Amino acid sequence: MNADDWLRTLTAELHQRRVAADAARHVVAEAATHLREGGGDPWVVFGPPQQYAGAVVESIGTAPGPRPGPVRLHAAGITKRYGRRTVLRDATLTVRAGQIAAVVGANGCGKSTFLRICAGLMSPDAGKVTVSGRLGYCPQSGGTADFLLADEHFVLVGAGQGVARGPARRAGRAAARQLGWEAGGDVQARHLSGGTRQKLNLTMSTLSAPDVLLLDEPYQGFDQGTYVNFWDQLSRLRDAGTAIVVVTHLLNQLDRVDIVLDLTPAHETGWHAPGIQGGRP
Ligand SMILES: Nc1ncnc2c1ncn2[C@@H]1O[C@H](COP(=O)(O)OP(=O)(O)OP(=O)(O)O)[C@@H](O)[C@H]1O
Repeated sequence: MNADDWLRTLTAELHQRRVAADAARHVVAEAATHLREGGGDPWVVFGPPQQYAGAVVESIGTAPGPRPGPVRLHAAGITKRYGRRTVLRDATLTVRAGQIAAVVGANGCGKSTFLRICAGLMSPDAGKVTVSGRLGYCPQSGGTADFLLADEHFVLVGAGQGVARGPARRAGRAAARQLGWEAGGDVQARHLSGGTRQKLNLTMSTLSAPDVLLLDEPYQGFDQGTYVNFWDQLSRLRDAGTAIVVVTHLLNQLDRVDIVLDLTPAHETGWHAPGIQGGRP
């Protein structure tokens, strides 16, 4: 990890620990100056960025986070069978405004199926999903139209919300920029890289300012910088009151979420999944 990566990770860690934005900027700028002037490996000078962020929190404290709001998504007792095989059994999840829930579990345990049911794209065999407010959904892949430009995707999403072409384009480009992508080019979606197509997918799912945002491993193909931007964007959306459900395999990010739903069947884990565990305090 070079100095830039170390500083980027420190920034993300401070944000995640809810250090006030001004104070975090100040801490990162100080560390950058120190490294620039004094040289040296940041891991030797400051230690791991996570540990340094922890020390910062101990000395200056954190900004009070917004309280979770009303329930936005309630999936109760979801059971789903494909033929004779039961993929989901009695899965339950409640997510409030201002919370991030991670859906985790082994390959094939039904994470995408659960999300599609939450999105209303598939019916469960038992159980019920209640969504309060506007819904955004980002599938694991697909979702873009090969022959359209990014701007044309934004205009289409805008049209569905009654937003005029110009504002829709501007909103799309601004959201894409948060992922480090300048989206206004004249490249059709089929010619975008896999990671960039996923940025387009993700951008479209957030464009309607959804109250509930469902993301099915949306970061596939993202480079490290975009990946950090992605989790920062989720934190911002959460702080703005969005209820977020994200399917993820990356357990190292679980301390960035409020709720964990593990869909691994109980006989494979030795404990009674699905369960909801508190992640972030
Ligand atoms: N339409 C379908 N018909 C029959 N079986 C299906 C269908 N869709 C998914 N499955 C099967 O159901 C199981 C759960 O699939 P799902 O994609 O929901 O799992 P997942 O946890 O998201 O997997 P991964 O971690 O690999 O993305 C898998 O064994 C899959 O093969």
